[in-house]
Amino acid sequence: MGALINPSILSADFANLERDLAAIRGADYAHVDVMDNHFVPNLTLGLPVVERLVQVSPVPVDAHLMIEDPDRWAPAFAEAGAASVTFHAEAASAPVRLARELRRHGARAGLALRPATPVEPFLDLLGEIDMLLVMTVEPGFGGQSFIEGTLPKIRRARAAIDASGLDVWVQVDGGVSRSTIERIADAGATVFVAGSAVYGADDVAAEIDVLRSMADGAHRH
Ligand SMILES: O=C(CO)[C@@H](O)[C@H](O)COP(=O)(O)O
Ligand SMILES: [Co+2]
Repeated sequence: MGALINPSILSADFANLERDLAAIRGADYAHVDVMDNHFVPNLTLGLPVVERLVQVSPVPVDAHLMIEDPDRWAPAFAEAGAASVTFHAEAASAPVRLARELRRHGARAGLALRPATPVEPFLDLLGEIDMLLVMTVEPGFGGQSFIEGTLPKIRRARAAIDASGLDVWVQVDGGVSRSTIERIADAGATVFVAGSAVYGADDVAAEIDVLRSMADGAHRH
């Protein structure tokens, strides 16, 4: 599978989300950051807005739920038509039950880890998920700088997934840009969320292509 580029609309213009979604029609998914001001110290948008974004987005929606009690709230995002729904391991009470419910609603199930959360306790759950999201900044805000110390975790996650033979995608989110994407791809990620790097570019469509080809061109060691 080639690299997937999922621009984060957290860096879009919230008064012009339909226009800014149209600008990323060449991307793979639209990454939508849902924050509740409890799991993270920021508040963005919720289910009613995501329902409409799913309807107008030219690409499937990748919902990243930075919320408490995802067991209660996440399934509704799958029912709303988000193609991928990712919840945080630190917040979920019953991650397997939740992942199964998301899949039952037809969504890909994603499990996210904060930068300081190790991957090893979750490796036994790989068969229950479609994607592992390794956060490469502390969740809550766009425009932060990439945490280099997360690279070994990406590498360990990739090695474990390869060893398992399962087709679990490794997504990275936070500080992805031209200056970091090759190292992240080299560590084994294949799905790249980029907010400020894409929406801050003069030519949004061209930036998506540049990031994708840099990731595809990076050598895995
Ligand atoms: O989930 C988050 C932040 O918590 C992200 O999806 C950000 O939106 C990424 O922004 P950049 O680091 O790419 O600017
Ligand atoms: Co995100």
